[in-house]
Amino acid sequence: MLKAVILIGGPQKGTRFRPLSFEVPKPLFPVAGVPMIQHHIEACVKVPNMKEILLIGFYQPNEELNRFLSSAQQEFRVSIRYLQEYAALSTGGGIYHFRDQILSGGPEAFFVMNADVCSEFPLPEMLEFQKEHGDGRSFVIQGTTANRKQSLNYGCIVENQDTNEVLHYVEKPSTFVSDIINCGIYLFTPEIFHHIGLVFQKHQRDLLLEEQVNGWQRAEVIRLEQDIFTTLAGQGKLYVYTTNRFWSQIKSAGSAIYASRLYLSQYHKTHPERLARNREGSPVIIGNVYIHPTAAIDPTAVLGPNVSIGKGVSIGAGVRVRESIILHGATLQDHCCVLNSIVGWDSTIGKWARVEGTPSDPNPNDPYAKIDSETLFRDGKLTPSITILGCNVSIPSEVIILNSIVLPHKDLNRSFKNQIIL
Ligand SMILES: Nc1nc2c(ncn2[C@@H]2O[C@H](COP(=O)(O)OP(=O)(O)O[C@H]3O[C@H](CO)[C@@H](O)[C@H](O)[C@@H]3O)[C@@H](O)[C@H]2O)c(=O)[nH]1
Repeated sequence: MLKAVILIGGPQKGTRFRPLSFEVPKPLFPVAGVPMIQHHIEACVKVPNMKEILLIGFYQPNEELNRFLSSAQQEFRVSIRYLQEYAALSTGGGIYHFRDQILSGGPEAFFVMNADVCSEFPLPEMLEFQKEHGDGRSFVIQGTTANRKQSLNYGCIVENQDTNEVLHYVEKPSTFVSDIINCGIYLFTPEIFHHIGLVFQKHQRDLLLEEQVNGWQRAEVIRLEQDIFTTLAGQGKLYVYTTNRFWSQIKSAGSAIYASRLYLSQYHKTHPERLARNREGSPVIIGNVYIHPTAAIDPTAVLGPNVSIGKGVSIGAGVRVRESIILHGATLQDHCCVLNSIVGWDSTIGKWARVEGTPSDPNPNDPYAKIDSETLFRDGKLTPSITILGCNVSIPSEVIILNSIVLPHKDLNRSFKNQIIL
């Protein structure tokens, strides 16, 4: 049997996702209409023999997470549990700490996935690849090709091109190493814990020499990338399965809109029922659009492409929405226009107002370009990016909000351009 682990991190993570991550843990932020990690779960439950999915992170369990877990359990009829780390133990420390839970029931292999990636999750292909490489029980990293410049933001993999063995692994190198990058999706056998255990023991020995206080905790912080993959490379145990199917990181809010676009187009194959269609008496739909069944939308509104409308959203006459995510409870009054933006929970946009951002999509002329999860400021100035309205923001009628980030609960009274409104 098989299991899967999703590394969901914790509240100190996801800083580039603010102010949206103030309201909901980033792994539950809706992408193409469903929580980010539901896409991982949907891919896992399609794998035959998948017995359990474990979310590992250091969030305090809260109502939102519990609600998600129980509704996912019911919907997918597989055990889905949250295991909370007592502190941030990093990508290898968390799975090591909970190794007994992962190994209970005797899985022959298990997937580990970063929560903040969007992917087609070619999990059956990874299982097949594992059988055909090494001794059939090797560890597999999903890789993809990036351009030279962007590869430096990821784990970089040098492979033996004949055998696909990982010969060399460098996490976020400062100079070019390889254009094959780590997608943050792995297939391990229980033997991985032997290798993590060796690092744990080494950390303990090092700490004894240093006579540090709180050593137990420090020894348990283990990074899969720097501590494990770097050492395993070249030992005939670690292989890379390179895919050219869609994949992207979800770090910034801008990348959530891009990820939504990728998943919405995948819905044609996986969930056609989630895509809105043009019907008489319904709004005009252009391209791929998700509309929650409880949203109330005037038939004269025009939506799409790449729009996701959340629960209980209300959209008035003549409204235009493109390349945006509208979160639950928001109200878009008549004739307002929302482009390249995320509109927060329960926010209101007044009549004839225009809320617009600048997309940060990957360069369409470069087949290997990834989205740049850029920092907020460059040369002391806010970089033009998508506009984000935090929750419960109110935008008056007839104003323009351009390339701005509005923190929650703000009541604006005029137009703003390229600003963070605190
Ligand atoms: N449980 C747990 N999860 C964690 C912790 N720290 C990070 N994570 C989770 O682990 C994943 C990786 O997060 P980061 O440590 O921020 O790494 P990164 O910059 O995203 O880079 C990683 O992913 C890239 C692909 O997206 C890889 O290219 C890179 O090599 C690396 O694995 C995220 O899903 C994050 O939530 C932790 O202490 N505990």
